[in-house]
Formats: sequence, C-alpha cells, structure tokens
Amino acid sequence: MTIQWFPGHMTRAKRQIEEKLKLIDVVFELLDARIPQSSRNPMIDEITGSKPRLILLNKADLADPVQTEAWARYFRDKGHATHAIDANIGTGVKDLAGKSKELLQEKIQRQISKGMKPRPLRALIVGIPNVGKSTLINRLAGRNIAITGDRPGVTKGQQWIRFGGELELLDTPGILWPRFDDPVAGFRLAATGAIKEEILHIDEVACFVLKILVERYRPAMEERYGLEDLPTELPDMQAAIDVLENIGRRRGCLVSGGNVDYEKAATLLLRDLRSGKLGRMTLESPE
Ligand SMILES: Nc1nc2c(ncn2[C@@H]2O[C@H](COP(=O)(O)OP(=O)(O)OP(=O)(O)O)[C@@H](O)[C@H]2O)c(=O)[nH]1
Repeated sequence: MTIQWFPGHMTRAKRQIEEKLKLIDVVFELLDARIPQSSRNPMIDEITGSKPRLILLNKADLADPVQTEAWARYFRDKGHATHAIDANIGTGVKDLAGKSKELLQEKIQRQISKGMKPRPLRALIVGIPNVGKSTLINRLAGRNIAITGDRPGVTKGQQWIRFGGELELLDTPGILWPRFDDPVAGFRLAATGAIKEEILHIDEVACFVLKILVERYRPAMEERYGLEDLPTELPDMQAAIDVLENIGRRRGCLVSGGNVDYEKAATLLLRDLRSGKLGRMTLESPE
C-alpha cells in the first residue's frame, strides 16, 4: 500500500511507535541490505531513544554478501548490534531470540540475581514501507497474519506473537517514513521498489541505477544482457540512456519503426534487479 507522508502522518507514526516502546524490551530496526543507509528513517535514533536496538539487514539474499559484511561492520563500529537475515525463507531469523538476549544480558542477569524468573523478551519491528516487516512477522509467527494496523486511519488491537519460549513480538509493526531529504536516497529507494514509480519516473530511475550497476557489477551486466565492452563508468545521463537503449534492443523492447521503448526497457531492468536475476547486488557502500 502506498501512503503519502504528510507532517501530520509523521508525527502520528512517531507517537504510535513511542506508545509501543513502553511495552517492549528490544527494537528490531529493519533495513534493506541492498540500501542500508537509504532505507533508514532519518529520525530513528530520536524515535527509539535509549531502547536496546538490533539492526536487521533484511533481503540479504538479494544483496552482495561482501557489502552486507561491510555494512554489518560499519553499524557494529557505531555501537549497534547487527544481523543479516532473509525474512522470505527465514535465514538468520532463528537467531533473533539469542541476539536479543545478548543485547539485554545485564537486565536479565539483574532479574535472575533478584530471584526473578526471566519472562520472554518483547520485541517491536520498525521500518520504512516495503522493507519486509510483514514478511518477518509472518515468518516468526509461522503463519500469515493480516497486518492492517497503524496506517493512518486504521486501528487494530495489538497482540503478541510468541516465538519459542524466549521472544514475543508485537503483531503490528512500527511504520516509519522514508527519507525525503536526499534525492539520491530517493532514487535508490525507487530502484529497490520501496517508493513507487508514480513518484519518480521509471526511465530516470533505470538510468540512475544503471550508472551504479555498470560501475559496480559490469561483468554481471554484460553477461545478463549480452552487452560487450561496457565502459567502466557512465559519466552522464546520455551514457546511461545509451546503455538502456542497448538493453532494450537486445531484449526486443521496441515500438513501431524499430525504436526502443525506453519505459519497457526500464521496467525490465528494474524487474531483473528487484528479483535478483542480475545477481546479488548492493547499491550503496558505507562511507
Ligand atoms: N528476496 C526477499 N524478499 C523479501 C524479503 N523480505 C521481504 N521480501 C519481499 O519484500 C516485499 C515487501 O515485503 P513486506 O513484508 O510486505 O514489507 P513491509 O515492510 O511489511 O511493507 P509495508 O506493508 O509497505 O510497510 C514482499 O514482496 C516480500 O516478499 C527477503 O528477505 N528477501
């Protein structure tokens, strides 16, 4: 579902998450492993405050594993516990209880030393649209749960989903707004499908992404589209359009008269990228 984020919605989303934070022990901050920085909400530190937080690099199956490791190091160096997962098939998901316990070790020890029996840890998933919140909740629940809460104008009773005996998850995630401040982040979000193409033009998104892909993953691009001698970088928009045109020709994306249908070529490229057909690719690296 696409929603427009107006200032009122942002304030409301922030307030809703702050209410939920009172109920939980640990926040799972879900990011897209292909664009960990661009898929981060800019106010996340302020919103989650001092609550222990585990950064989850989701969709790791689609991301470049070397880059995912570099991002995990980057976040760890900044003091954040970090873990790569694939919510779709469940890779890494079974570690979440253990990782949460590690984060809350001191609190658990305090309870034990007071003679208390530690209760299951309570977690909340937060993240921007399309990052995989519902998929992870369903994966942890082991079934499909209709996730309808917390859209503007939609309310729903909250329930806990028990995961093993040690972790409970709030069944409504905290939905955060994506970055609006940085146009480059906007293109990366559009390239991965996190913001809709009605907002940014698909040809432009494809040209933007082509520049990154040619620079980072030239051999894979040459192989997938049967392109030869791609340049090592695309210095300007025209160079990117030329590559898109080439892809369109190779793939038969043509209109009458034999001209390339750029929109069709752009759609094909983005579909290939998002589905992982181009290989495992990450669109940004830690600074
Ligand atoms: N390949 C892959 N796809 C994933 C993974 N997690 C989620 N997806 C896909 O990403 C898309 C978005 O997932 P959702 O779970 O709906 O994301 P969400 O954060 O709940 O999105 P909103 O409802 O828009 O807030 C779906 O097509 C999922 O199948 C993953 O780990 N790997």
